[in-house]
Amino acid sequence: MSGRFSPVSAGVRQRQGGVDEPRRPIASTLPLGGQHLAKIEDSHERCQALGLSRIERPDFAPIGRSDLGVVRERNQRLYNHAAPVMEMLYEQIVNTQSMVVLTDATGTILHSIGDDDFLARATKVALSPGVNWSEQSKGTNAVGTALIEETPTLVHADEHFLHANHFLTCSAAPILDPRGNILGVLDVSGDHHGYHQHTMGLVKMSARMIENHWLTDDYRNVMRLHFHSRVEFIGTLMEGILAVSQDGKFVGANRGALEQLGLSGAALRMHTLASLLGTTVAALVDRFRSPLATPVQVVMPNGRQFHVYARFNWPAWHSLGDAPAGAEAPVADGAAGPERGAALPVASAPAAMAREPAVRPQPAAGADRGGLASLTTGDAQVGAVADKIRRVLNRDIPILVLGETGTGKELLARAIHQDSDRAKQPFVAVNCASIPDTLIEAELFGYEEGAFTGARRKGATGRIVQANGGTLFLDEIGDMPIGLQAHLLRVLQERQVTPLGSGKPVAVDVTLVCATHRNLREMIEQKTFREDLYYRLNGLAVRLPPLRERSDLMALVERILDRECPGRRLRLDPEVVRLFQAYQWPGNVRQLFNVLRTATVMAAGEAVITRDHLSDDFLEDARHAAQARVPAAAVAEPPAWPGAAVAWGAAPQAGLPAAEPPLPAGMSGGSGMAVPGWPAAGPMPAALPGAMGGAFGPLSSLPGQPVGAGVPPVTAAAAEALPQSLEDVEIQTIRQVLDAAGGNISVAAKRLGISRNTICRKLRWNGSR
Ligand SMILES: Nc1ncnc2c1ncn2[C@@H]1O[C@H](COP(=O)(O)OP(=O)(O)OP(=O)(O)O)[C@@H](O)[C@H]1O
Repeated sequence: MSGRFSPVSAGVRQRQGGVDEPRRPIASTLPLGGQHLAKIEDSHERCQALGLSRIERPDFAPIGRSDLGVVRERNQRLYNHAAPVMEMLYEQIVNTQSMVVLTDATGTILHSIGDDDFLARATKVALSPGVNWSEQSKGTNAVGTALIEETPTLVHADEHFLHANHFLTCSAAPILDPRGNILGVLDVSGDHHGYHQHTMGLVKMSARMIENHWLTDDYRNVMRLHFHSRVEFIGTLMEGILAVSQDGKFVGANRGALEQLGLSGAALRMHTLASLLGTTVAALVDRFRSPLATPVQVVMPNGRQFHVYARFNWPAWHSLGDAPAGAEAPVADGAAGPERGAALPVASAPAAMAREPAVRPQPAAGADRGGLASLTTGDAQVGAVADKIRRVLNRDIPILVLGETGTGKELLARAIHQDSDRAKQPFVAVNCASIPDTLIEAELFGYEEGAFTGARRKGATGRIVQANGGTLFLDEIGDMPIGLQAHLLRVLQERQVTPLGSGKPVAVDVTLVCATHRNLREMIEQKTFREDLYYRLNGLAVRLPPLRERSDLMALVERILDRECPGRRLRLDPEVVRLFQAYQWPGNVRQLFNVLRTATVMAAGEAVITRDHLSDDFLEDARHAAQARVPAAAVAEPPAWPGAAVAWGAAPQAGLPAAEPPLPAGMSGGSGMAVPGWPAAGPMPAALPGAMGGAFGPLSSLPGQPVGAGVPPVTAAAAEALPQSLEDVEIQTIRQVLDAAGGNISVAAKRLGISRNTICRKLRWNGSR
């Protein structure tokens, strides 16, 4: 036990029964169990092994604003789900000298809200956006240790490895996606004198809430089973949610599901609906196609009973049902239990559930099945990408997808899998950028029991083996640490994986799809990406165009609205159409998706989305973009839209507000940094679009039916009226070069012959432009 934490934190260790009166560590005054102490001990050992100093002030400097912008953009979806929950959580702890913190999967703080006086103290130890709180960087702390242990973690007072952090008490819970990947960490940190045992419970519930939102969002096109052993718990935070594919396999689950079923994610994947719950997709479709259906009781082979309510997209799934419309079919087709035969309803479904599934217009053939057809909405470049891919499908040719962030690279990878012969096998996505360098090797290749301290001690199957027989999607492959690239190459060439700490290779058969927003050729020149790996990954390289280059903006809008609000037939106000067409969409389809999602919520009960339904943040960004746009020559004369609703020149510039109130420059958390698309201090909207503004891209034409019928784009006269100062031109140039460099500031700086700092300064990332 020497050098271990228990029973007192190292650094405050004292002599028992000696001359000195033992100084009781603050943390030991709390009734924390043995498991807790073991976790802290393990963490302290890791910190000692890393050679961290308890007393020296660590590096509290945040990453640069532009890098923070990139990190935040990458985690925009996490933020969108987490922000409202953070607000709610904060309401529970307000005036308790605490703050709520959200980090990404590497422990970098994305966002924080808290009591002003505590924020000032927290800023001293840099609990503010852009600062990394991984264990390697800040020693034992709730965020960093939760990331390693992958479990909710409390670190109280002198349990923190660094003396500088002893004034804190922190409760953190990792946020997992439905496949068990860590998305980030939610944390409440406060003065240790204000410790309250309920805080951890609140944090855990809040993390669960974020996970459930995420799961529902991820699996809106598959069947979701909401279940609990007590029917009144369906629709609450305690419910289990299982995502089921059309062939009855489990493709995702929330924590509540795994806990109730007593299964790990891997064990769940071995089951089917029939083997676990004794029912079939067809029976559930028949049962729950009626909006008035009530939960049904099912029995597991081990005798446990659950109440289940199924939600699915009716038009896409109706063909899977067995019974003719209107017929009431039995839910189970083979299991013993009360559901067999009839008399199944137990209680009424929660009201929100009873409203679903809504009937909506039948989508175009194949469009809603998620395959390549679902991605082609009229743009020639996207169409060409899909055609190329179809030619190499099932030919064991690795596909490299290039494109800016948010252009739909992962969606394309999923579509490739869906259209391939491997569609019924696993699709495993690994985001190389979101896993800490130190963990990526274990994550990819797996490890044997006892291979190293930390993480799951029992060993774990690597993601490559999990993808066996199916498709492995390596997202952000350009972020793969160079040291690991040779290992990956070897695995791909030899088609076998040897888990860490094991001598036994495992044969694997995977189809590989990789994606990156980086310029891999430049990385090869800079010796940060291996050329041999590049050629191994690049059987076919395709580039997804940024949204500003696409000609199908309105068709995409229509597709998204249709998906988000089935049957609602929402239209865009002409002013909004103009604004959308004039905007450059730096966050691409992801940003469009987020803007529309916010707007549909804001426009609840209305048929037309107007400017008032768009967030101030987006309008502000659009206004900046309009001010920085390209010269009038680039603005085309309008095409003749059928049934034009707005006369040329009748609307304000590009449909933009004359003067939106500027965003406050300071970030919450007192960091003084602001990244457009992320909030400054103050209440948050439910969802925010991302990223910075920019010059207009080419104006799009409108194939097919427009959502907002007949609206012309910006007039040349309106464009000429805008100021074009030297500074504007300079900033446009920087933005264009930065775009061309895939957002990589170092590469852009090299091309422009200026420093990275100059780029950041000129772009004034703090939202003043
Ligand atoms: N064709 C599309 N139709 C509807 N929504 C889309 C489309 N393409 C992308 N999206 C939306 O944009 C979001 C981002 O897509 P995706 O994650 O595939 O992009 P990405 O290029 O992989 O992003 P990153 O580079 O940040 O990983 C998706 O969640 C989806 O909501």
